[in-house]
Amino acid sequence: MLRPRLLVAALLAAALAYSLRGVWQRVVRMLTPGSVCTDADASPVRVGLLGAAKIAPFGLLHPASRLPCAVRVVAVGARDAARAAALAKQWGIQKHGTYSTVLGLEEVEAVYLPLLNGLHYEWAAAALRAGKHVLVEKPIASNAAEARSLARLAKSRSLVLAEAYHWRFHPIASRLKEVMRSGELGQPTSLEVTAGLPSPDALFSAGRSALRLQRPEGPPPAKMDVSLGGGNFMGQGCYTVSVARYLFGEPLRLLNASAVEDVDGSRADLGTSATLLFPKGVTAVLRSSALSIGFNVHLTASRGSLSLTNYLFPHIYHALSVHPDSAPARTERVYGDGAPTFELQLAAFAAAVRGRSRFPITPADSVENMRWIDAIYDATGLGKRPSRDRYARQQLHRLSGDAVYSHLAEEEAAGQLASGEAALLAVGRLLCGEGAAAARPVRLLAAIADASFAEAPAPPCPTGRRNLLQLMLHHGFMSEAEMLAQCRACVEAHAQDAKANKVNVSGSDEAQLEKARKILLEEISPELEPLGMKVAQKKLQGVLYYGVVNLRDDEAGVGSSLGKPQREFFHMLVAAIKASEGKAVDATDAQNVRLDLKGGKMSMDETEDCLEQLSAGGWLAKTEEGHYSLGIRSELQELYPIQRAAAPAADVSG
Ligand SMILES: NC(=O)C1=CN([C@@H]2O[C@H](COP(=O)(O)OP(=O)(O)OC[C@H]3O[C@@H](n4cnc5c(N)ncnc54)[C@H](OP(=O)(O)O)[C@@H]3O)[C@@H](O)[C@H]2O)C=CC1
Ligand SMILES: O=C1OC[C@@H](O)[C@H](O)[C@H]1O
Repeated sequence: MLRPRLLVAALLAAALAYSLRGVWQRVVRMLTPGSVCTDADASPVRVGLLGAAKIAPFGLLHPASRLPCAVRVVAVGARDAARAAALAKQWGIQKHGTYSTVLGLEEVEAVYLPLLNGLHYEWAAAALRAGKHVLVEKPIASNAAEARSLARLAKSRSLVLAEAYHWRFHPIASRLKEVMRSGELGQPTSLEVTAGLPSPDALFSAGRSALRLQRPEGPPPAKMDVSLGGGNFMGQGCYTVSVARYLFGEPLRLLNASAVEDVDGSRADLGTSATLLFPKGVTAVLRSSALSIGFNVHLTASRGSLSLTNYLFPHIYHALSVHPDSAPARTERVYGDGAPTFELQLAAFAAAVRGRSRFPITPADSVENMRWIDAIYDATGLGKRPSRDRYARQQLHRLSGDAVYSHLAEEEAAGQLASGEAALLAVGRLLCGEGAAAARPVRLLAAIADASFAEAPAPPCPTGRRNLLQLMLHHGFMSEAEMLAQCRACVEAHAQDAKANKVNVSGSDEAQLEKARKILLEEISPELEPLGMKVAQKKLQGVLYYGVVNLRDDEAGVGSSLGKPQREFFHMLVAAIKASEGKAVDATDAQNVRLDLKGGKMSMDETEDCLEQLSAGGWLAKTEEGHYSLGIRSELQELYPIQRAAAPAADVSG
């Protein structure tokens, strides 16, 4: 009885092993390093890795080891320097440190950027500004505005900006298009593209929702954190847009879109579907789900149909099934020499960096892809992924930098330098014009920055004090290495002006840094004092950072003049004002805030006094109708912690 069963099992196992041997061989090939480069004329692109990401071995490290004449990984940076060191040791990478360390290395020509989606913009921009070519994981940024800004930056510096839609590089992708265009299936009528691979977060969410469990307290998992560019359509759905656009070009419009939200109000989707309309009436249904399996394409045409199974990792396995109405169905497979998509992509990137060929996914293409992702998110009601607040604020700082300098120049010329609030109001007027707007410079600026920061050009090169300050405001905190890289890149770009520049690149790195440091601390910082600002230095994990911060410790200021319940009242009132629609609360609502105090009681009269005191001190502003909004000092209070937050908290010295 047992023997026939064993025999069947053995036969089945053998058949399975036989049918999977190709898969096995290709996986082994993907993970086996190539030999060393023996071509004496080869000039491998020296790549730095930004982030010890899970995808990094597949996206860069294994492929680079297969392409020793085209690519050499020379440095790795991670938030945690020890992690970078461990990865460097494991892969025999010479240099390691933070992201900024990598960007500051002259030998690094290009970076591979596999950080979380919401960090792509920041670090791709920093890399481009440091003069590095960039291969950035998909999707290129959090939204189209950021993508556009990166595209412009890359163009202005003649650098390669490549978005890693690796599936496009496999021969089955071009074969798919070729069959569609050959006419054998007639005119395409509709397309369906899916993207799905369960993630632990998604499985957890599904289980939690099925069992009606609450999500644990604390921030959402990173890939579901909208402020980090999270959501399933960002991670997986972006592929479906790229497939549809690859096959049909630009959509005419979005017909519909819907999403399943993870946690109510989270704006992160577990799955999304959308329909795009293309020319000639072709519709494309795109579906992404963190709970389904499969990256597949199904095309229906007037005289047949086709399906491609596993367009995303076709080097492992795939099947292109073609069903013409007038001929027998067939299945095609194109493995070439077994090269994985990632390897083909890296080779294409290296060729583009060396100027041998154009990377097929152009920055303009990336912007368009992102535009449709934005549109789909907007149509689902979840909204496109926001830019991280910090960057909008940085732009705000850049604009402020201009205004600060104009103000100082004007006042200086008139021989009367205003200081404190008066100076700030003057800056506000410069930025926002006369009238009520000028009394709310910070809020107005935030609105301006939110709307247009990605459109604004990068700050000019640090060829003088003013531009060095702008650069500082734009970047938030900058490490010394970043500062040096910026100075070097800019002065190289303006070599003819180098002699005239106050910040130039002559001399050793240390001498250049010393010069920039001196200008910042001895010239710029004192000039900012009338405005209540200064240039501060922060040392974090051995790296020295520079940034512009508030000179006055306003938090302590309000603390010393108010008692404990008054302080709590003030903070609660600020929160109520910020949460209100018109950013103002009426006198009754302001009084009612005292009823929720936890750390002490305040009578109505005490509350009235406190409101008076806060208004007189510039912490609150009282409108003619008797409503309370944020006063200038509170507005500033809103602004400056952001500068401090640009780098993790640490002691401020200098
Ligand atoms: N081409 C493909 O097939 C795939 C592409 N991807 C893409 O690659 C990118 C990375 O994905 P994956 O490797 O899965 O991501 P990881 O979860 O490994 O995170 C990537 C990096 O982001 C940083 N990071 C992680 N969490 C945080 C956080 N909470 N705050 C700040 N930084 C954080 C870490 O950098 P550090 O190491 O410095 O700490 C980490 O190494 C994404 O853009 C994704 O879309 C992902 C999977 C497959
Ligand atoms: O790029 C990707 O490809 C594979 C997916 O599982 C992953 O979530 C995604 O980021």
